[in-house]
Amino acid sequence: MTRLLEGKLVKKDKKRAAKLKKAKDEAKVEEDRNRLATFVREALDEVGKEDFPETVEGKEKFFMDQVAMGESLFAGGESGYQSAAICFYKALKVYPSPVELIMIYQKTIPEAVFNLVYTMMSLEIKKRQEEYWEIFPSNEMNVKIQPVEINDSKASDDKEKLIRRGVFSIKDFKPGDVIYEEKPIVSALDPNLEGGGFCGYCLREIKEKVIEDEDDLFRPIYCSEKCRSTASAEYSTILFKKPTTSPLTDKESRLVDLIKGDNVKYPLMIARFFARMVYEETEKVAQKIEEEYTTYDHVEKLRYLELPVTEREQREIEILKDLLASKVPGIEEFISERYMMFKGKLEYNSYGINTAKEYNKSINESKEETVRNSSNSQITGAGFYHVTSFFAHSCDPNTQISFPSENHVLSVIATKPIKAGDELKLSYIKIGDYDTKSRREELLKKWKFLCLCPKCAEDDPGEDEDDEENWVDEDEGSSS
Ligand SMILES: C[S@@+](CC[C@H](N)C(=O)[O-])C[C@H]1O[C@@H](n2cnc3c(N)ncnc32)[C@H](O)[C@@H]1O
Repeated sequence: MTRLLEGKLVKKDKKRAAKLKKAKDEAKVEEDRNRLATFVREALDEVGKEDFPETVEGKEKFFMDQVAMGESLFAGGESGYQSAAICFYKALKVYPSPVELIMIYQKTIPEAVFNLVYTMMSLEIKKRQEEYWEIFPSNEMNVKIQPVEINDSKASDDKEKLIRRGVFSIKDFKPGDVIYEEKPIVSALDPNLEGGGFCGYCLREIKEKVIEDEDDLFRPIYCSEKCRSTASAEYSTILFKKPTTSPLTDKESRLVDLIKGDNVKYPLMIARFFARMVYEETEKVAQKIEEEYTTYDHVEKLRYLELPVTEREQREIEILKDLLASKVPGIEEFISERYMMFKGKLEYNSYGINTAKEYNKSINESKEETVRNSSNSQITGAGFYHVTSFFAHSCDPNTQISFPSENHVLSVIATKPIKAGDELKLSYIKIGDYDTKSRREELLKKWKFLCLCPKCAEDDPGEDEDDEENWVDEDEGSSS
């Protein structure tokens, strides 16, 4: 009996000791984690204050010095690992292709030092992503973009909760007020309208004087000299201008044939989008623009539906690669890797635009709803917008989009009283007298989500908001 009792006590002691050890180990892990976080934060602050060389020679020398110093520091043993990591991190800041250098580091420096450099780099990227939402959208847009938790009862813990981003007003508005106006990142006419009655840049209907661009193989027409020169700078010189030095017309014509032959505007929008990014980068260098974020940073943050790569897309990718590789060295890989992502984002987040005067007149007279869909038969073209891309849908929306200047400039108009802090929503589909089931079916078919706006929730409570297929959320890091 006593032996049994002793045995039980020993077992209890052992359990207690194991528990104590586990708690100590966990505290040590936590302490190490905190120490690492403090080191990384302080190191990033220190590096952030430093002025880095700007000339090529200066950068080369700085790079060599930092790498040499890092190597001698880690060679001295563990006590030099943190200082070594800072040197390698600084070297990374001036190296032209940091991702390549990280791969070299992984093979050449001690694992513990590499992990420190890697953590610093990851934290900096995260910080940069968060800071983006402080400066975008700019104050005059009257809105903020904020995360909204999707009410998903299937998610078992907090980490699995889905986040979408929504647009929130920062001011009060009354019905009829214009909340903001914005120009698209890119827009395109329906290809069968190109060169016939509508401006190739701003999509305005042209009734009188037309400006042609003989050098552009796509043969667009423009409503003004300004539209012609902007289109030329932003994308058409890169994509379609007849080159004076080498006759590359074959490559350009293949893209024109693809777009006009199949009457599809998305390859053109994507081509313009790639060209626009090249233009932005070139401008940044030429004008010494300090702007930290580019359109690419912005688009990265949008969610999209992953599309299957069919023969059509393969053809689009090949044609675009073939054309742009001759003009922008090194762009081929970028196009191969990102084309489907851009296609998914552009198709999913664009808006249909109708600039035909007759159409706008009838809309104003009948007060017909404007919808988000960019592929119905009544549109002149489509546009992809910075802020408006983030709007969520509601079957009882508080805003509406319109194109009051009868061109691609989009206005967001309040249709209900709005208070600062309210989420702004518009309708992706025509609501009319359709019942909840039909509205949900249409949204599910076209947009792949089950609507849980208050109007739907009221009619049919108890549904999960998340019923989406193939979603890719960039910030969750699960994209291509
Ligand atoms: C065109 S995207 C809009 C951009 C998106 N809010 C983001 O975070 O990038 C549409 C997606 O927003 C979410 N969404 C918008 N309106 C919704 C609604 N009424 N009910 C549920 N989800 C909605 C869904 O995830 C949908 O697939």
